[in-house]
Amino acid sequence: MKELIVATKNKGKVLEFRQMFSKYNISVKSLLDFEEEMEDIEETGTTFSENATIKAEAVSKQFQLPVVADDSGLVIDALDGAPGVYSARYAGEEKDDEKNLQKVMHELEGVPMEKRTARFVCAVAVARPGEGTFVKKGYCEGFIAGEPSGTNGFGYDPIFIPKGSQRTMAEHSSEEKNAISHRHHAIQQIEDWLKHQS
Ligand SMILES: O=P(O)(O)OP(=O)(O)OP(=O)(O)OC[C@H]1O[C@@H](n2cnc3c(O)ncnc32)[C@H](O)[C@@H]1O
Ligand SMILES: [Mg+2]
Repeated sequence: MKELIVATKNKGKVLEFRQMFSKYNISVKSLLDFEEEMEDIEETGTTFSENATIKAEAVSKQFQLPVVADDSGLVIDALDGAPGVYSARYAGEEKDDEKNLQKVMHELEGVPMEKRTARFVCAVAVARPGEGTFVKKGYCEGFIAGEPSGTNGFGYDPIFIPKGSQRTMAEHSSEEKNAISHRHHAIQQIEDWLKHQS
């Protein structure tokens, strides 16, 4: 079993990377395993790809190892793309999932279903010492629900209904989410590299 570092402090992401990398025989170490040694990495980019690159390269440089990072978020058409790259801090610096999704509910009050189109976006960056960085993006199209529902997943999952479904992402099992998510679609595109790691 090969071990890979995923440069994230988000427990929900760590779990999904563990679930999705297991089929490549790759075990995941995250920044939660190195909490004391890790400074917070400032996400100063203006795109998901830039922020994923910043996180992957910072940690790869520190450990001199290949590192995967994920920058992701929710893009809502009726809000001109917000919360977008600011998804984690939409309702404030404390990065509170519940406050973030309540703010979306508030902003979309009175907006009819057909205008509540949205997508989850995930950029996955792979930084390799001496060999440069590459980034791949994945998407999951859907709608913002009228009210939150479900307890699975994390973040905005209770208010996101994937296209073609009647349930929110938080009402999908982890297996179901991992078959359709933005993160799944991004990871699929780095599959060749993952296969060479294990
Ligand atoms: O930067 P790291 O340490 O990876 O952790 P983070 O939580 O700050 O992650 P991001 O900067 O990429 O911000 C992502 C935001 O989008 C939300 N998000 C990302 N993927 C999601 C998913 O699969 N389901 C629900 N919400 C998601 C997540 O809750 C955050 O608010
Ligand atoms: Mg972040």
